[in-house]
Amino acid sequence: MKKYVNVDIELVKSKFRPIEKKAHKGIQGHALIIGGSYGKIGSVSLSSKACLKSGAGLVTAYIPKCGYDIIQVLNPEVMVITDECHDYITSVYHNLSIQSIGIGMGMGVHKETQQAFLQFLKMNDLPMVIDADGLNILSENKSWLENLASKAVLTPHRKELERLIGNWSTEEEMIEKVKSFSNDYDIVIVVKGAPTMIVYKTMVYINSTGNQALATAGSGDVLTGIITGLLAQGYEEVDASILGVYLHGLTADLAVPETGCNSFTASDIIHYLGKAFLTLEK
Ligand SMILES: NC(=O)C1=CN([C@@H]2O[C@H](COP(=O)(O)OP(=O)(O)OC[C@H]3O[C@@H](n4cnc5c(N)ncnc54)[C@H](O)[C@@H]3O)[C@@H](O)[C@H]2O)[C@@H](O)CC1
Ligand SMILES: Nc1ncnc2c1ncn2[C@@H]1O[C@H](COP(=O)(O)OP(=O)(O)O)[C@@H](O)[C@H]1O
Ligand SMILES: [Mg+2]
Repeated sequence: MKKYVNVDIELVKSKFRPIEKKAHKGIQGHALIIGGSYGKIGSVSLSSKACLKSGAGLVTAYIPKCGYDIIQVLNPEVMVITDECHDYITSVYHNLSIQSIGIGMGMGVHKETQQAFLQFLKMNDLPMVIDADGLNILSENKSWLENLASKAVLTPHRKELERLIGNWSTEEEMIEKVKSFSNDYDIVIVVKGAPTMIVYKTMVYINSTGNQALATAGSGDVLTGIITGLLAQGYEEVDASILGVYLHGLTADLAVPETGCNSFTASDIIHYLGKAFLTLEK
């Protein structure tokens, strides 16, 4: 058996399902994006927009009150529920019928947010992506990992990964540690970087798209939105991660001849998503 699987166009095409002619927004899935805090509402704006632009039928953002006007104005297609608290999240109760959740972007690690996150983990076993401060809270409270839903997708960059699993001396050692981590908790790990890899138990998928233009604020927040949007449409967790990481990277490959690396922003990832999806339909 090959050691690592290369995530190329053929693999991604084999997993991609074009939207059906008779689809409606109810079939395309409802995703919930939870995150944000005072000064970091942009992360949720990027994530929820990317989620919609990946094909989710409906997207709701759960944010602290300070972000209400911001999200409504920036993303009129996104619905909004606000926490009791103005500046940060203190609970994540809702009565929506949803198919997937993305949580953690810009959320902060306030004590009350940490408790809300723990309650959230105990009450949810839907397909979900955990990013940024969701990962940082888990790193501070490792016993909470036991509460993760089966096949939850964790999307750490290298620093967040180190906080979760400790450091490593070689790339091989890191991959072995991530495989054990995935196996111990039955979770999917998207190790972000150049290249990004997707690890589930013994399987390691190495992405083939993307470039240094992606080294820009909010780039990971957009990736979480994309994967959450694919999960809402019923893609299985590993497939959603493979597809999401590939398309995210492809936006930068398609954009750079036009934008250059320096001027590429996370909003450009969202802008080029349509062109990236089109390459799968050829
Ligand atoms: N507009 C917004 O509202 C934004 C909000 N953001 C939020 O801000 C919070 C903090 O996120 P950060 O990621 O900056 O904070 P972290 O403290 O988790 O990570 C930053 C550190 O990690 C290092 N790092 C990042 N990627 C690395 C890699 N591939 N290899 C090695 N080291 C790496 C950086 O050099 C830096 O030292 C998160 O909640 C995030 O979602 C950011 O996404 C930026 C945009
Ligand atoms: N040099 C690079 N080459 C390819 N991809 C990169 C590079 N730098 C960053 N990325 C990608 O950009 C994203 C950065 O995510 P993250 O660090 O979480 O950003 P943020 O928290 O600001 O949203 C990841 O998907 C990562 O793989
Ligand atoms: Mg991030």
